[in-house]
Amino acid sequence: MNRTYLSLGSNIGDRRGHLRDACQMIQQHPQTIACQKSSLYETDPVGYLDQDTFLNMAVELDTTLEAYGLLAFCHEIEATLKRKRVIRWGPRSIDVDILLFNDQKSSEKELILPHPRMKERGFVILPLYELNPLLMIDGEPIETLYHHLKTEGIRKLDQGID
Ligand SMILES: Nc1ncnc2c1ncn2[C@@H]1O[C@H](COP(=O)(O)OP(=O)(O)OP(=O)(O)O)[C@@H](O)[C@H]1O
Ligand SMILES: Nc1nc2c(c(=O)[nH]1)N=C(CO)CN2
Repeated sequence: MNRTYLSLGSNIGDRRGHLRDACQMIQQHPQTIACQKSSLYETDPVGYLDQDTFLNMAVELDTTLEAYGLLAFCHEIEATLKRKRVIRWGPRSIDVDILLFNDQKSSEKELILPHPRMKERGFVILPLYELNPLLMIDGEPIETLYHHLKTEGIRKLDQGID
């Protein structure tokens, strides 16, 4: 069994609905053993700024899928929810990234683990810290990252996706 953490984001159309649909696909996957969801966070765009604000969340997933099977499933979710790749870091109906997969490290272009940009992204670290404040990322406690993050432009919402 594998423990993995995913980051989900949406900034087009019914953002909450897209996240809800993605979570439903994850929960209903036959190889999902357990799944915990973070709160929703409304976040200013990072990287490419001329786009709407995102809703972001993280998911802790126990699965019997292996890493590349999980990556293919993330792509399947994106395809089902009609994500179009137009601008790098640009608007998307849904983005599903693998943050951590057990303690696995990978530098293959198709799957870099831990996710290469996760440590500096508040929209990733805040929901992840909420799920597991004891996580280690590349030998570094998430607690340290969390306390050094700039958190302006990130707002935790009272209402989750359910
Ligand atoms: N940890 C990972 N999780 C998801 N995709 C990854 C990962 N590492 C590498 N990739 C590869 O990155 C490619 C581009 O992913 P994607 O289009 O979602 O990037 P992005 O979300 O726009 O940007 P970012 O990677 O900065 O979040 C995917 O086709 C995938 O194979
Ligand atoms: N706030 C926010 N900004 C982003 C996001 C995201 O999910 N949330 N995803 C990106 C590419 O993965 C680029 N920028």
